[in-house]
Amino acid sequence: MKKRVHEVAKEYNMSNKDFLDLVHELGIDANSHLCGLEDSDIERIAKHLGTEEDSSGDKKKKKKKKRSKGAKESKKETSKETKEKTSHKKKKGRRSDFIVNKAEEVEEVVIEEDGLKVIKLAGEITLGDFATKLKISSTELIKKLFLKGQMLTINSTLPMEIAEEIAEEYDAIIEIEEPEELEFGEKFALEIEDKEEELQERPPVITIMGHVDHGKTSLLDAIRAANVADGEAGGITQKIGAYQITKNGQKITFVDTPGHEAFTDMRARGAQVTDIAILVVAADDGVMPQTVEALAHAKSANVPIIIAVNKIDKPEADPSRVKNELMEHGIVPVEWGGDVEFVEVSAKQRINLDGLLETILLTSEILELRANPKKRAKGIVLESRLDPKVGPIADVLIQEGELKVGDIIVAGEANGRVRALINDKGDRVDNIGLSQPTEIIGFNAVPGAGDVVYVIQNEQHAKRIVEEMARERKMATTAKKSITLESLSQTLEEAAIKELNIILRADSKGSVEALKDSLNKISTDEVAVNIIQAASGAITESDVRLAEVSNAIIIGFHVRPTTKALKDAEAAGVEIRTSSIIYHITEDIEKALTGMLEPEFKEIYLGRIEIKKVFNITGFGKVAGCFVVDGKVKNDSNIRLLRNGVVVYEGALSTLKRYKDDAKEVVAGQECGLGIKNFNDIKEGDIVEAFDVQEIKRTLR
Ligand SMILES: Nc1nc2c(ncn2[C@@H]2O[C@H](COP(=O)(O)OP(=O)(O)OP(=O)(O)O)[C@@H](O)[C@H]2O)c(=O)[nH]1
Repeated sequence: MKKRVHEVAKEYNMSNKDFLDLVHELGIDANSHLCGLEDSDIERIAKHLGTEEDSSGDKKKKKKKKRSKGAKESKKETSKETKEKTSHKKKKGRRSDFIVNKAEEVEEVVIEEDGLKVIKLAGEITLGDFATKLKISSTELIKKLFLKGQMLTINSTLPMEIAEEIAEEYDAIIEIEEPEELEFGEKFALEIEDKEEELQERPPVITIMGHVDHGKTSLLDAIRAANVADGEAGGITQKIGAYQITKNGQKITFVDTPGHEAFTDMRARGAQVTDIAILVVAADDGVMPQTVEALAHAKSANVPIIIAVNKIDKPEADPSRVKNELMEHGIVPVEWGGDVEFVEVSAKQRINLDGLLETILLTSEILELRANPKKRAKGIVLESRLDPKVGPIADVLIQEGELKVGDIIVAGEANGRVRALINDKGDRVDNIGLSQPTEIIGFNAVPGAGDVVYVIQNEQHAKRIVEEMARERKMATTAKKSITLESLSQTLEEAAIKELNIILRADSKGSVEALKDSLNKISTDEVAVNIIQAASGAITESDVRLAEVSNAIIIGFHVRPTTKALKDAEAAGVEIRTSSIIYHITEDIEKALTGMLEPEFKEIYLGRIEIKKVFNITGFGKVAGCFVVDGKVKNDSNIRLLRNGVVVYEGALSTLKRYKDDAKEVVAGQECGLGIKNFNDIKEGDIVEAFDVQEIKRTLR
C-alpha cells in the first residue's frame, strides 16, 4: 500500500522539506511522491537512513539530517518558553485563563533558506484559502486544476495530494500540523498582561441604579440630550447598550440599561463593566426598597457610589430626608464627614446635570482608571440580538485595546470576523477604542450579555477556543454549587472564609429588624455573620443573583421565593432557607457556624397553583378554581398559601378536584378546584405552593 510523504517523514521525525530533499537525492521518481510512496521507495529510504525495525516494530533512525534536528530542537524550546509564559499568565488572569492565543507565536508561512515556502495546514483547506496561502489568485488555481482534469470551485475542499502537487509547482511544500488538544489551565489563555508603560487613562463607565420611577431613564436621557455636540443630533437616538459623552474635554460612558438587576446579572457571568454606580433617589419619595437593594448590589461589587438626589424641582422634594434615610444604611455624605458624594439634580428640568458629571469625573480621577489602548481588543457584550437581515448583532463595550473591522473575534460560544462597527452615534466606523460602545456585526451566532469579546489572530484558534468554551460551560453548570449551611463548616475551613454572607427577606420591616438583630448576635470569634442585604417582601431572582456573586445564602422568614427565583437558585446552587419561626433560623445558623448542623428533614418542592376564582359553598367553606402554573399538586401534599410572596398559611388541602371528580394529582397546565383544611381566607391571585417533606435518616459515623 502506498504511503503519503508527510506520513513517512513523520515516522523518521523529519520535516517534509528535509524528507523531500532526500527523496530527490535518492532519485525516486519526482512525481511518485505526490501520489504516495511505493513500498520499494520506502525500503530504499530506510536503507539510506540506516533504519531498521526494532523488536517492538518502532523505527530506529541512525542517521539524520543536521538541519532538521536543529529545527526540531529550536521548536521544542519555543514551546517550552510558551508554556512558561502561559503558566505565569495563568496566575494573573480571571475567568478565561485557560486559553492563550498562540496565534501570534505560529507563523503560517515560513520561507526557508533555499527559497522554499512551507505552508502549514491544520487540516482540510478550501481552494480559495489555499490560493491565498500560495499568494496566487483563486481563478489562476481553478484554471490550473481544470487543466489537470479537476473541476473545483473556490469553496471546494482541496484533496491533500492535489494540494501537495500544486504546492510543489510554486516551490512550496505542505506541513500538516496535528491540532493540539486544548487542556484546561494549560495551553491557551486569552488575557495578555500589560506593561506599565503601555497603560493610559481611560474614560469611566457608569451604571445608573435606583427604585422604580425615581428617574433612572429620565436622567440617562437628559444627560445624553444635554451633551450632544453640534452635528450629532441626528444620531443620538441610536441605542446600543451604552453611550459616551464629553464633558470638559473628558469622556464618560453610560451603560444604557439602568438597574441593579442587569448590573448583577453581568457580574454573575463574570463581567464587571461598571466603574462607578449612580444611585438615583427621588427627593419626594426618599429611600425605598429597591434603593436599598441597589445599594447592596453596588456595595457587594465594591463599586464607588454617587447619590443623585433627583426631582428637586418638585415642591415636596426633601433632599435632607434622603441623606438621613441613607445614613441608616451606612451611607454618610461628604459634608457630614463621610465619603459619599450627594448631588441634587432634576432630570426633568435639567438642573445641575453638569454638577453630577463633574462629580463623576472627580471620582474617576481618584480611581485612576487605566488600560492599554494598543493591544488586541477585549470587550464585554452588553446586549445582543439576531437581526433577520444582517444576522447576529452584539452591543459591546471595549475595555482594552482597539477593535478594528476585519478582526477575528470570539465571544462565549460565538466567533466570527468584524464585518462592521457602528458607534453610539449611529455612524459606521473602522475602529473603536477604550471604554467606547459599539455595535459589532460579524458573529456567526448570538453571544450572550456578559460574554467577553476577544480578538484572536487566527481563525482556526478562534474556532477551537469557542469549542473549549462550550465544553467549559457544560462542565461549570454541572459542577456549580454555592455555599450552603450544611456544608458551611467544611467550606469555611477549606476556603478560609471568615464571613457568612446572608441575604435576608422577611414579611415586614419589623421582622427584618428583629431577625437582623438576632443574626448579628450569632457571630463567633472565627466567623462573622455579614448581612449584605435585608429587606421585606418575596425572595426575588435579583436576590439569587446577588447571593450567587457574593457567595451568600438566602434566609426567608415568613416569605417564599418567586417561581423564577426558585428555579434560578436551583440552577445556580444557591441555598434558600425559609422558616416561619425565628428561633429555627437562628439555631440553624448557630449550629452551622460550629459545624453541628445535620439535616433532619428535607423539603421537596412539588409545584405552584394560581388561584383564579374563589367560590363560597354553603356548609363547606371556600373553594378555589385554580390553574397549575408549575410542577404538580397532590391531594395529600403539604401546602402553603402565598400572597405577594408572603406566607399567609401553612397546612394541607381539604379537597382537590379535576372537573367534578376527586383527583389524586393535577399537573402543570391543568385546571383544578381546591379547598384548604381549616382555612378560609383564600383570595384571587393567591399562590398555593405544594411540597413534600422527606425525613433524612441519620447514620452513625
Ligand atoms: N418632577 C420631576 N419628575 C421627574 C424627574 N425625573 C423623572 N421624573 C418623572 O418620574 C417618572 C419616572 O421616571 P423614569 O425616568 O421613567 O424612572 P425610572 O427610574 O427609569 O423608572 P423605571 O424604569 O420604571 O424603573 C416619569 O414620569 C418622569 O417624568 C424630575 O427630575 N422631576
